[in-house]
Amino acid sequence: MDRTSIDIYSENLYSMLFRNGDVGKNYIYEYIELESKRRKYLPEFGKPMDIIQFLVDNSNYVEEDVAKMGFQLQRVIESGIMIIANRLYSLVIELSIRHEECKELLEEQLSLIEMNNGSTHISFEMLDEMVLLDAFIKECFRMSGGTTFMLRNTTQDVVMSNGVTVPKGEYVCFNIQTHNRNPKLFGPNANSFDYKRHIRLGMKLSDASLANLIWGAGARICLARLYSVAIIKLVMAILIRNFEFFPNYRSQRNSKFEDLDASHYTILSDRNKTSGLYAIQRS
Ligand code: HEM
Repeated sequence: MDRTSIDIYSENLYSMLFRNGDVGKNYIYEYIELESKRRKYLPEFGKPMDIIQFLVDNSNYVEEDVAKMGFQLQRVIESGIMIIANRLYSLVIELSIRHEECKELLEEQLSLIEMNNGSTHISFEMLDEMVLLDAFIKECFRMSGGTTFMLRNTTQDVVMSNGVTVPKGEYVCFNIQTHNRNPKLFGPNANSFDYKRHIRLGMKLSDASLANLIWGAGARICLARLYSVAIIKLVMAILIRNFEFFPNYRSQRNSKFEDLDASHYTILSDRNKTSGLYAIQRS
């Protein structure tokens, strides 16, 4: 097996680039092989919750073919990046329609620049100081969840507290849209966009609790949540500092509302013929 390969289906590509000095040596397979073996000897409570452990727990290929595991790792990372891109797109739509909030977010960024003696550099620690941005992103996520979330397949009959039995082998999922509009959790204005509620509640985007299930919960919670929070806040801060966004939608004729499992994002983007957003660079 060619361990310098980037992908099992194009084994020679990476080797060729490596020979030409265009890329460095690929250490990922050695790392996966070593780590997956090491994890076998760790006690259950000592196993880290990370992507390697996720692959070890879920892959048929452990030790059998480390390159296939590498390929799966690549797929997990690619899917994760696609989720982030998708979320960022929705957040930019929110920026384009929420100009009042956007002004407050810009002021927060400007005051951070001022505190940093005019430097526009964003350090990792500074992300923690972006309290309004954190709350804004969290509120957008709260309002956007679909009705199908955390899909599970039952491995045995499950009797629910109301007496209903879910038979073995059935698929069940969680309706996060309803959950996120529960007044018991979010107060009487649970249906409205009020991003400062999270500041009042002292809750952060990265928290995992009943009031923030965006990352899932329990043993299967998102492994990349801290990474995702950092990337999303960093990109949003750069966008807010540099651009003002405006929507450019035209209503789609003959569309039937009932046809769609719509969140407010789908209403704005998919249900309308969009000629895109436009951005104006700040001076
Ligand atoms: C805004 C971005 C993201 C959101 C909202 C998100 C959300 C979630 C949610 C809700 C789950 C739990 C699913 C369930 O219980 O059925 C999950 C699991 C997972 N996420 Fe993310 N995720 C994000 C980004 C990422 C990224 C960037 C990666 C990888 C680079 C990633 C890797 C994973 C993995 C491997 C799991 C499965 C964990 C397990 O089953 O043990 N996620 N994510």
